[in-house]
Amino acid sequence: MDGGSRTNDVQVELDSVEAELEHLELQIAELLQKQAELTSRKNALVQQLEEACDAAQPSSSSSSSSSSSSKSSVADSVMSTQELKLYDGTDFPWSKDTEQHLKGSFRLSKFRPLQLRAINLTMSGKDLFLVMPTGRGKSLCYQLPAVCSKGFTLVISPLVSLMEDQIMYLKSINVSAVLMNASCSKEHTKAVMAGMTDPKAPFKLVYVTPEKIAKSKLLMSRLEKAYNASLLSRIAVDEVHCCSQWGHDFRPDYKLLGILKRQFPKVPLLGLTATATSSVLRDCQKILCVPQPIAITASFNRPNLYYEVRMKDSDSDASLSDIASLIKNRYKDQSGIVYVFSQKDAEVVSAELQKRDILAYSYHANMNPDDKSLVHRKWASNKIRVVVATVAFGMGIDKPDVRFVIHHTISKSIENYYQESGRAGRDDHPADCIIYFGFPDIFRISTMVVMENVGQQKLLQMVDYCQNVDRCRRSLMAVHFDEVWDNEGCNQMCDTCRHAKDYTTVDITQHARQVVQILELAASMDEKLTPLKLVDAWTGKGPAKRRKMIETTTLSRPQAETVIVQLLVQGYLSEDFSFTPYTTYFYMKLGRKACFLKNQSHTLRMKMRTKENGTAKVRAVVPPTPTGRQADKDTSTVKANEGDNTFDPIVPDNSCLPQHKQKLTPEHRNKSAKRKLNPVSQTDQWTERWTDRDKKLTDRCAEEEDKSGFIMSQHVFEVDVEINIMRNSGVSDAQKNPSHADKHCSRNESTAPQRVRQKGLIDDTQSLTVNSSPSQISIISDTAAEELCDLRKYYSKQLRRINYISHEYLGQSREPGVLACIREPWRNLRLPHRVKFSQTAWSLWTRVSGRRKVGQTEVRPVIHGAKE
Ligand SMILES: Nc1ncnc2c1ncn2[C@@H]1O[C@H](COP(=O)(O)OP(=O)(O)OP(=O)(O)O)[C@@H](O)[C@H]1O
Repeated sequence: MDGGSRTNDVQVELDSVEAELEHLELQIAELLQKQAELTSRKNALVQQLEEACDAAQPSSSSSSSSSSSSKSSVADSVMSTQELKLYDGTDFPWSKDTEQHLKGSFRLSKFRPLQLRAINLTMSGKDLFLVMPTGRGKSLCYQLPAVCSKGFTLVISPLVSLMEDQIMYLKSINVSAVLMNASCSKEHTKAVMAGMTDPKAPFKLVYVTPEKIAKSKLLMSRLEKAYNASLLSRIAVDEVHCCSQWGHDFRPDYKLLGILKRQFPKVPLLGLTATATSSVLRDCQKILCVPQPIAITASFNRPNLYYEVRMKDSDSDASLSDIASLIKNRYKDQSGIVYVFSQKDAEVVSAELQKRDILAYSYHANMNPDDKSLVHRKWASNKIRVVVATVAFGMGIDKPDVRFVIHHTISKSIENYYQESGRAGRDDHPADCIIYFGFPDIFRISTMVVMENVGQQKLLQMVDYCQNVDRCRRSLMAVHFDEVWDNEGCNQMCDTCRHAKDYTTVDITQHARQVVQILELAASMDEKLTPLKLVDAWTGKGPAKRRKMIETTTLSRPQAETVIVQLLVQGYLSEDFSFTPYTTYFYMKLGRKACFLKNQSHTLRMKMRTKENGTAKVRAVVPPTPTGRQADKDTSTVKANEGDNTFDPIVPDNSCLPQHKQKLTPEHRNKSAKRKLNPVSQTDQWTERWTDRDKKLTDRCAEEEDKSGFIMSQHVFEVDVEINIMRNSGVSDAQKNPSHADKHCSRNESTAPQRVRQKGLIDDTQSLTVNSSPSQISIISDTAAEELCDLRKYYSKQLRRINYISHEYLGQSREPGVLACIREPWRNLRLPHRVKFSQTAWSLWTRVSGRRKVGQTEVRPVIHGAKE
């Protein structure tokens, strides 16, 4: 064995070991995920058991508070469920006072689930993390204790607008609160600082930004004095997830808040958030230096919210019309929010909705504060119905009767989505949360979050939420927040539960292989494909040269996109970013699992919609909305479109999939023709479609093969084909005028769109001459000329690169001719499936020459430097 082949063998073995290792790693990852799910399920079951036991025993002080909807993760180590339940009682020293203020000051009749427990815990001096869905009333859990305690509560909040809203509200109920930020006057700041150490201070709550804590030594010294005088009664950290960079809204200044607990260890700290996983909470615990916090997590389920994902039409006008139709019909005269991706989108979408007679205003961070506040106020007072907003319209939006939150573009994470959609239905009445899920949007957002630590990961989770029709939407969300939910709990309040029958499991293995092959081919040509180009290529929309080199799909574009998204989410594809000084590009590359598709036994399945519920199409099948309203008027549109949108299942039968081009026997052809006559099942229709397509391909090949006499290899490689068409000027003319004959097939004469014109100009008997090699002329039919022009177009782009590179390497001018001179750089080129370059060039040449109507002496192309 020589050294070269030994190295090869080692390389092959190394590849195989690496692939196996990767496979194992994936299996381990999958097992770990399974373990996490089971642990989570186990905890839920243990809790159910405990509760069942509790119910069987006489309870000491449990109240009516809905403990069933709570769990404690950090709390497990500190307090048992039974102990926690003790805090649902109303027999604490402060209970009378809190009850009085609840009704008197806050004008509320009763506590919502877990509010009382949280209030009792913080009043008992415990450190507490309260994770409660947005709009469930977290603020009351520190505002009420503040009113019932001596001294004041320090509230750290991330946004000034949020603080202002709270202070306005507190003022309206006669609870005095102040805020301190950089824009406050000196006098105001001085008065607040002085009040902090005054036992008769005129305020119960002091709101500050985390920056203020980090930067103001004066504030820290006043807080210290207040602490020593026992006047700092509590510290509330709102949006506590901002501490953790694993949270969705990390803020660097939150990282410095650990100083508070270090300096004021006896003051109970209350961290509040609507969205934090247990890992985020653990991180917050460390950052805030809270030794043993109790965490109470209310159920994330918002039973009154209906979740739906709609496929976004690639035609932006159509998706806007769909949104407009919803607002005008289903949500007529109701209040809602349309979330968009960017400030520009906010302007554009609001203008488009206005054009469709909807009173919609935009809202984004770049507006001046007065305009923002005007829009907010008008919307809050129902003077305008719809706000088209970026995420700037978020925290602190507390309008109870928001009946719909529509996402014109997906959110960048599930946490974000949960929070944004959570603005709906705060009054506990039914409300809808609808996402328009668009393929290009994924990549717009992706390039935006590329710099964030876990931005891509979170975005893919969001994409998975939209793409996944396997599970109830709220249970997907619940799992994300470490909560276990089964589909029954949904009560058909999401589209996947409601339309379970419209989904079918399909095998996408062969489709995945096609996509992988396209990317491999692109990589072998040192080309990168954006997601849109990938879909174009796969659906046969790309340049002709690519179309001819790949297996295109007959899937509709939305179906093709769905498969690609699935491959991305599952790790068969992954993202590849490229940065320029001006922009970031997103490309697709093979993912870690792509190699598994080489294994013939590997299969890949997914659940897909059998009907696409894109623009204005779902209404026909939507039962009454959660608000009890019937389907709106766009049902007619639906019916008209329904037939077009049936999603045929994808069949795993390999025999039906596009095959390598083969000669078709008469039996095959007959069989195929016969099948056409018989009624076919849905599966057969799909099969038929593939077979039809396959037949067309193979028939065409067979024709060519009949002429050329052998089966053409599918592995063609670009070589230069210079086609020079001359209108029947005759062989001698061309020979007389070689410069004219050498002219490249110009656009006017070569590209597909010109075919018709050519046909019109040239009669059937007319022939064209083609300069078949630098010294040869052939006469060919116009159809063959078209084919050649097509072929030329097919190869020309890549050829330019080849010529460019060979030019660079060899420093020689390009020689016009049928086949370009491809020399040294290509000698060692690895072609797919070890096909030699010369073979593929020869195949091409045979194809070209097979088209000749009147051939001259057959001339084998000169392929310089190519090894046979
Ligand atoms: N016990 C209660 N009964 C009725 N309404 C309540 C109760 N507690 C709070 N609310 C109301 O619920 C609404 C939302 O409260 P709050 O702003 O505290 O929610 P939140 O959980 O802090 O939401 P976000 O995460 O969006 O800030 C407010 O209008 C509040 O008055």
